[in-house]
Amino acid sequence: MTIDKKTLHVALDERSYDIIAAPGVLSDAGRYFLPLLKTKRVVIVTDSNVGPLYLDQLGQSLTDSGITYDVVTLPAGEATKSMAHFEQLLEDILAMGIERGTTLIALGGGVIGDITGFAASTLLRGIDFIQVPTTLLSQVDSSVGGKTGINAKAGKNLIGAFHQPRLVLIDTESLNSLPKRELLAGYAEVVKYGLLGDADFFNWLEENGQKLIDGDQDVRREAILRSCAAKADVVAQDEREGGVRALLNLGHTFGHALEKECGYDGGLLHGEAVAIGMVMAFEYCAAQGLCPQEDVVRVKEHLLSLDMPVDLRALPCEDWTAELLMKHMLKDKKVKDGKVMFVLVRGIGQAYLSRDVEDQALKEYLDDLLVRSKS
Ligand SMILES: NC(=O)c1ccc[n+]([C@@H]2O[C@H](COP(=O)([O-])OP(=O)(O)OC[C@H]3O[C@@H](n4cnc5c(N)ncnc54)[C@H](O)[C@@H]3O)[C@@H](O)[C@H]2O)c1
Ligand SMILES: O=C(O)C(=O)C[C@@H](O)[C@H](O)[C@H](O)COP(=O)(O)O
Ligand SMILES: [Zn+2]
Repeated sequence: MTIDKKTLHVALDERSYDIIAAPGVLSDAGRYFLPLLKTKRVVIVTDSNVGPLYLDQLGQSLTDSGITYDVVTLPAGEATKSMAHFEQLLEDILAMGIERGTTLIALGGGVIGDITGFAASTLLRGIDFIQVPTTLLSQVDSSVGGKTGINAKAGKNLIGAFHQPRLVLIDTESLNSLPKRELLAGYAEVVKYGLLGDADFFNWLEENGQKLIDGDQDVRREAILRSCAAKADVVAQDEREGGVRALLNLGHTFGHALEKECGYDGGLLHGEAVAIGMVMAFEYCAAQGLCPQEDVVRVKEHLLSLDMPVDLRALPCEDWTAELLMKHMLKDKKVKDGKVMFVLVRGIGQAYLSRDVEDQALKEYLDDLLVRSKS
């Protein structure tokens, strides 16, 4: 399947919005924003890496459309998704004298999108925001779907709100300045769509993944549009994760536990944790006879061919144990009556949800993994 249009739609009744993905659209941002704004005043939230690269371009296009703006710049990195930074962000934006008609613009990766969206959900009891994602991860995943939030001491994304953006504007050219490690981390979420429900997409990625990483603009755009289309479809069916949306968590129950264990200081990126977590989900399922071993091999070989982490040898923290990871998993938002909701697989493209993972079976798998990781 080739997607050649540049606009997708997320169908959510009065909360519906477009996703526009094309090279160079940042220079036209003002024109895209204007019909959506309640007042011609916005606040741009960005980070210390992205601001110097893209603020001038975005600012110029807003000015050309008669839109005035203020800017808040946060430190780059996952540690910014914290209560302290969130509080400061709210205070800084309020000090600018916003109104209910003011729109926040999230210019950056998933960290900026998540914290800005959460700020928009709470300021003056809720104002609009627009996503301008600049990492591969944020262009294929975090900018779409309205999950916003920050991390807590107890774990990843435990404080937040569902708050949909008014528009997702993706300039595919912004990936040209993204460091390779960040590109690969984002690629994990691309692979996720293939693994959870679209085996053809995974086949396509096996052929085209290297080209995407090497900078092929057509391949990048197609991967972004196919990923966004997959996510938009799931979100339209289940905005608040009552059911099918939880499939987008493939690899995340393990991944978030690893992130919590390693800390949010950049040692282990979210996408890296997801890559390892997806391999763990496949390995666990194969160990239980639920999924063919050949599929585990294919997944690992594809990730390894691109130099992505696939096992816990890559972890920047060494003191993890099965018990610790299982304790972190119990903090997941989908836990019910003490049972963790897992995304399991019958094979590539065939994910399903289950609370029937026995503690003993999981512990045996993790203990075995620990031994393999230290050997
Ligand atoms: N809300 C959701 O649905 C959802 C989905 C997936 C992930 N997430 C969250 O997203 C976060 C990860 O997002 P991320 O991977 O984008 O990380 P990030 O926002 O930290 O960005 C990664 C790094 O790249 C830099 N950067 C961003 N764009 C750049 C560009 N164009 N050129 C050069 N440098 C650039 C940033 O400054 C940062 O240092 C995690 O907190 C994760 O939990 C949320
Ligand atoms: O949009 C979703 O739904 C996802 O699960 C996308 C994930 O890639 C993302 O990391 C999300 O933030 C995880 O959500 P959480 O509810 O498990 O915190
Ligand atoms: Zn994710």
